[in-house]
Amino acid sequence: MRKVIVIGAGLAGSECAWQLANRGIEVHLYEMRPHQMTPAHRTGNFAELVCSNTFGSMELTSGAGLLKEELLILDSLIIKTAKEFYVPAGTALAVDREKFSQRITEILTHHPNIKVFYEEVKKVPRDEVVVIASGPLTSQALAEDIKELVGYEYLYFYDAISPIVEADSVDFSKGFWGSRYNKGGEEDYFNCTLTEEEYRVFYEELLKAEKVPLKDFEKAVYFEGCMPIEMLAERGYKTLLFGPMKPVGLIDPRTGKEPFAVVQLRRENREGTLLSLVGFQTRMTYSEQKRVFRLIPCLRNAVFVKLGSMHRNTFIQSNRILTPFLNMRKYPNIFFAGQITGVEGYTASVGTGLMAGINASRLIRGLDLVVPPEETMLGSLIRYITSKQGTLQPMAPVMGLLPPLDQKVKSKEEKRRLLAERAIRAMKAFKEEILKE
Ligand SMILES: Cc1cc2nc3c(=O)[nH]c(=O)nc-3n(C[C@H](O)[C@H](O)[C@H](O)COP(=O)(O)OP(=O)(O)OC[C@H]3O[C@@H](n4cnc5c(N)ncnc54)[C@H](O)[C@@H]3O)c2cc1C
Repeated sequence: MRKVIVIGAGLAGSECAWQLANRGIEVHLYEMRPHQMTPAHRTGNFAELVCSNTFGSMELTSGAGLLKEELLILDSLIIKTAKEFYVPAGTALAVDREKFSQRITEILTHHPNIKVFYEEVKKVPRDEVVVIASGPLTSQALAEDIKELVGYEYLYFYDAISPIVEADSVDFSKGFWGSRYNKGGEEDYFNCTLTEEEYRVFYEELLKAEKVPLKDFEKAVYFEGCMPIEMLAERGYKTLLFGPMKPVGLIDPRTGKEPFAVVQLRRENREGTLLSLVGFQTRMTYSEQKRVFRLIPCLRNAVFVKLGSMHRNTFIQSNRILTPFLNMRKYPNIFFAGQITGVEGYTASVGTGLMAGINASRLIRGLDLVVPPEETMLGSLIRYITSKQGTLQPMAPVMGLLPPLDQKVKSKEEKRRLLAERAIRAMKAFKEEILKE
């Protein structure tokens, strides 16, 4: 029996260790807490929930809800246990965080195939089967080594997320498609135009909007390229017009002139169902973002699948480094799982932990590695992080990642229901397939 080293007993590492151990693989699980704490964890328990005590919606028609259902089909320890320690929270899966993580710790420390080592890993063994699940707050020494492993330029320490909207909700009559100076495809960017008066109102509200304060461990020196838009705005009335809102090289075919200001939207997925606001990373609170961004005429009725944020977050450019099986292209024996892969949130971290566990066990048993079908939320999220073009910013499980249905469906609710049903069928078939081996 060959062993797998799992680094980090957080949400991803705990799920991964259990999936491996239940497949008869010996697991060496390394956790640095409680000897060395992260800036967010409070206990030495495994799978500690660092902030909110909810795994998000349980509704099948939401991305997080669908993902949870898929993870239950794949026999997820974390989601099963979360359901055991459920506390009422409407449609969300909230848990008693103490009891939940104590129970996970008990199960893993008593598992006959798991040996726990309470120590910090400073170097990733290159010649063992390893799963790196050390999370967004990976210790500094390990982060240095990961930098060497993946290449200096592919490990990021902050995420600077711009909001993403559903393409269906954009008013395309209030702008035009086209790239700056016509360099690039005709439909690479949609340019939302603003008149001088619209820009002035937007600018003033942006300055007034409430912002999320930085936590001590998040105090950051931002690169010029990923500065929050409100910080740029604070530099002066015109700064944004020379930055993310600059109109130069963009001729509006409706007027034959450059608009006063633009906000560019770019496709987030191949199908073009999701569009991101280019260069609009922000620390405004979520409710303020909706209010202020809806002042942009083409976004008046925008449905935001993701709002902007800026956090301390250690994550790799999985799209450059990993295969869809979550192992490295360069070192197939080294897997990554959890938030460090560029997924976002508790449930998505569990999902990648689960798949890294299944695949590390398959590697040891000489089986082909697998990824769930793209019709599933887990499959489409993993494909997104491992194949996105350009820079990867963390992605949560959202319905817009799923490939469109074959038929046209008008009602949004009905569309989501059909997408969820299709995903569940595909995940059940996938499970049957991998159980045969
Ligand atoms: C401050 C903060 C708040 C967040 N709040 C939420 C939220 O409310 N809801 C949500 O869905 N997501 C939240 N997230 C995002 C994310 O989903 C969680 O951080 C989640 O815990 C990620 O799971 P993980 O397994 O990848 O990492 P973690 O759960 O952090 O697990 C990583 C583990 O690795 C250990 N470790 C690190 N370095 C080493 C080392 N060198 N050797 C050994 N062990 C090591 C850590 O101690 C930790 O136990 C938050 C993130 C942060 C940073």
